[in-house]
Amino acid sequence: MVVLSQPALDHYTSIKTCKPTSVFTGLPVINLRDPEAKTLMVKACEEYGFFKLVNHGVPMEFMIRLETEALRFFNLPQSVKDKAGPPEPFGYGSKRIGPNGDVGWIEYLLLNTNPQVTSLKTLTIFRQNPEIFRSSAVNDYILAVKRMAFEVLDLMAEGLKIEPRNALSRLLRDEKSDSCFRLNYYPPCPELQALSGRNLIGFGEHTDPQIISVLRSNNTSGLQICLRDGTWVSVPPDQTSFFINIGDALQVYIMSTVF
Ligand SMILES: C=C1C[C@]23C[C@@]1(O)CC[C@H]2[C@@]12CC[C@H](O)[C@@](C)(C(=O)O1)[C@H]2[C@@H]3C(=O)O
Ligand SMILES: O=C(O)CCC(=O)C(=O)O
Repeated sequence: MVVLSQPALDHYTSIKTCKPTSVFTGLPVINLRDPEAKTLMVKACEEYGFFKLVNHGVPMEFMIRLETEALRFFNLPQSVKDKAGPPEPFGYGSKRIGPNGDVGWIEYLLLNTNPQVTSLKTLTIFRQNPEIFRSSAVNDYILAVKRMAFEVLDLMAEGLKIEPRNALSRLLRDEKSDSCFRLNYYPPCPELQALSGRNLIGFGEHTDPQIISVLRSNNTSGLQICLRDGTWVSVPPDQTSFFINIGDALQVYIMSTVF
């Protein structure tokens, strides 16, 4: 058993633990090829701002390859990973999330999805970890997920009667789009879990500012969403599907059309 010294524990006091939550069984599941998809998406967005997408067309092979390469990256020695950080805003980050002082039990890579937009940090990652990029795992995955996101955004625009039909997807297609790709890794923390009896919070409570976020995870639970009544519920993991989360920008639009 590893007993952590008090200074080591103090270091983590800013990382909060997580209360047990109930599993959400009412999550809308939408088939991208369903002729009713656009109507179902709008309904899901109004009710939950969140839905699971199946039959999405992103090859499972791309998802598995990305996961393998990502694990390879996060298992590199800390000193190697640190060369690709801290994020400014792109690059490798550990525990500190974003510019507002948020912390969590998380490591991540934040990249721009536009290959034209590169930062010094991104170039360092390319140089230090050629495996993750040489295999084209990241680029293949980003491209396939973007194609799927174009379809989702076109359907949402149709469902919301926004004209022209590509009004939302063209924001993502724009070569100056600030869309980003985030690879989150939640390292195990058995000693701290044993001490607190709870799981540590990885990526704490937040909303995403964008139009939509496309989430995918491995088969591990941990993702939670907040329902309209303020209750946090746990989303059962599904490694074959994507979860679509409505960002602040689209939520404001949807809410303005409802009320
Ligand atoms: C804690 C934070 C990280 C974040 C900015 C924020 O204050 C709240 C939203 C977070 C998020 C989630 C989606 C994207 O990954 C991201 C880049 C974004 O635009 O909003 C991150 C932000 C970040 O990592 O800086
Ligand atoms: O890693 C996750 O499952 C959630 C991450 C998240 O909420 C985000 O990146 O905005």
